[in-house]
Amino acid sequence: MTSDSVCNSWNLPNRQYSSQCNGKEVLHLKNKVLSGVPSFVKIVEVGPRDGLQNEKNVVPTPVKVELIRRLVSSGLPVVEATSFVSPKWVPQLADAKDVMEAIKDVKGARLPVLTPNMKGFEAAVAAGAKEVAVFASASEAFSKSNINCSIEESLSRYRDVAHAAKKLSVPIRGYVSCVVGCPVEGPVPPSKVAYVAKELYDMGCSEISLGDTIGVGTPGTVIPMLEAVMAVVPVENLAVHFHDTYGQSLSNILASLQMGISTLDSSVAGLGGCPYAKGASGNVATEDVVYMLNGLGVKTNVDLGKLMAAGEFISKQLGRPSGSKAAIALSKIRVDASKI
Ligand SMILES: CC(C)(COP(=O)([O-])OP(=O)([O-])OC[C@H]1O[C@@H](n2cnc3c(N)ncnc32)[C@H](O)[C@@H]1OP(=O)([O-])[O-])[C@@H](O)C(=O)NCCC(=O)NCCSC(=O)C[C@@](C)(O)CC(=O)[O-]
Repeated sequence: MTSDSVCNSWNLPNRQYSSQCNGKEVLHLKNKVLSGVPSFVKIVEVGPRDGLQNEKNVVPTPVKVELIRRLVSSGLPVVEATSFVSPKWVPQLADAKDVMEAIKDVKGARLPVLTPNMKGFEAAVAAGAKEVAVFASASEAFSKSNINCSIEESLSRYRDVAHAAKKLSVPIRGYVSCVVGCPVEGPVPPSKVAYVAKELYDMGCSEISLGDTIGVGTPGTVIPMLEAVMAVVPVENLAVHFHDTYGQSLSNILASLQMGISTLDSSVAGLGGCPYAKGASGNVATEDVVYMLNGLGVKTNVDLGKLMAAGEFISKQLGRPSGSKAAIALSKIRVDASKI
């Protein structure tokens, strides 16, 4: 099979599907099933932060910087650059200040950073961060193991951060971790997720990212969770963040899109995992997300070829194959990704 025929038969569904499957009825059904799916999706690339934070061997700062540059040049609108957390807790990101210094001249994307408290916020702003994110949990046990405080204590800290951010007109994102399950507590009730999401929204977080930190969700659990959150936070202020431990991320993303979510977090080459969530695998791979969105005819402005090159770069540096199925498949059959 030539690369052209691969593109034509697999990746241009609007054109091929209708002619191969006898047109109108199929298109009608497709439009019905996909009616809620937005026409444009914003991808928040979390590879340089969530992706690398779990790496045992310290990734040299210039490699992190080169990764960020490549991701930005692929057209990704938001690239989470690093974390201003305690270096004792996450040694991999101890070079946050140096990373920020080295990407000062990067234009064309927003480059937010994680801040767990006022100390992190002040350091981030001093290092030139223009946007920050705070991260709470819907599970008490995970909150304790990840940030060493209760959910309420974390919300109180984040109110201070949100207040300071507002004063400086720094946009702030709020994460909720363990939105489906917790490594210690097990299933997490949707009402708990909705509570934390609303608290973050009310304190001024303009975007709330709902994280299935350990990747246990299926559409069967994700849909009720989203329903509960969407009752208290507008859907346009929500993002979803899936780890792919059980291979459910793309189905969860499709369900989320059908419910009107238009911001997706993902990580190039499927890098990732949380140091405080044992057994959790990487985030859904950005290449796989872009491949699916291209197939659905949803715009992202991301150049899949450049994105794949960024994924190849970091996988080579880490000395292991990419965690993106699309990237592996496309590189094997040498499809020109710019045509997809
Ligand atoms: C929150 C703390 C700091 C509490 O940690 P603590 O030990 O309770 O903090 P503390 O206030 O007692 O301070 C202890 C030491 O840390 C220092 N410190 C205190 N704050 C900072 C700071 N901001 N930057 C640099 N240093 C800091 C502080 O100065 C002190 O230094 P010492 O006096 O011992 O030399 C710690 O638990 C921490 O840094 N946790 C971060 C863990 C983390 O990054 N986890 C992964 C990210 S979250 C995630 O992965 C989920 C998400 C977002 O991706 C979504 C999903 O997947 O679901």
